[in-house]
Amino acid sequence: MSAVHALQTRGLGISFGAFHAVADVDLTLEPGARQALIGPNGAGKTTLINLLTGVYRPTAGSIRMGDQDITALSCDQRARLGLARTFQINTLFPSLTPLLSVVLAISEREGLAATWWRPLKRCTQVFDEAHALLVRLRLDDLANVPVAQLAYGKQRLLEIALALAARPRILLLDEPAAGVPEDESGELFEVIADLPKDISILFIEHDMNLVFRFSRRISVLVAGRILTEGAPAEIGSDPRVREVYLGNTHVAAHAAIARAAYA
Ligand SMILES: Nc1ncnc2c1ncn2[C@@H]1O[C@H](COP(=O)(O)OP(=O)(O)OP(=O)(O)O)[C@@H](O)[C@H]1O
Repeated sequence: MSAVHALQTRGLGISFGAFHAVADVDLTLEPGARQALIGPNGAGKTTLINLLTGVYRPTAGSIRMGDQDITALSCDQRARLGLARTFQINTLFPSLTPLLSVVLAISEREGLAATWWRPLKRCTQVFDEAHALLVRLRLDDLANVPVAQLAYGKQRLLEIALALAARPRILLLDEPAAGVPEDESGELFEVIADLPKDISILFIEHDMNLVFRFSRRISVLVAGRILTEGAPAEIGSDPRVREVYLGNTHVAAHAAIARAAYA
């Protein structure tokens, strides 16, 4: 029997008029993956995430989650199956605290959000779960600080906490470190890499230092198509990747680091 992948696309594509934004993509995410999706600006990375989450309907190909074909499912249906995402831009409520933000997200998952009356025990469970999530995301010290007062890196972590409140099996992160100062982005990715191994993660990231430090596999998208996929050391030393992406020295330097890390 063949192994069940967490997520798999076959021949996936979308065209806007005559423009093929994503074409013929075979992408596989294994259970527990820490996989980066890289590529030059406009390569189609966000469009691919939008196809995976159901924001866009493909004009070609299919998507499977585990052994289920999800190509025709809506965003909500995919979310209920355990597919969660974060966005490039901040989507938080600035006046809420992290604790209340996560409590609301958990309540939403449990269908409690519209209920004005709840047993005290159920409330306590929701607060306990929210607190545990904040601990995992290293936000527990800031649980009661309004979101607007948090450093931007912490806000991005909170967005991941909100995605995790849905208890996803697959987490798609669209540039989680976008706009985060360099001294905070390392911690952000440490937390991401340490998330439970039963969550498969695909992340878009432009910072090659973060990509080569924190991914176990890299998919390179160029002009809407997968150019190549592989372990960081393979990708860093692939001349085609060097040619189309970033320039020789930059990628080669990270390849050397990756080779050292995985030797
Ligand atoms: N709804 C749409 N209609 C028309 N063109 C679109 C649409 N969505 C995306 N595109 C085009 O598809 C191409 C890929 O865009 P996308 O945002 O997916 O690239 P990206 O790799 O995520 O880029 P970046 O790294 O800059 O975020 C771009 O040329 C974009 O203009």
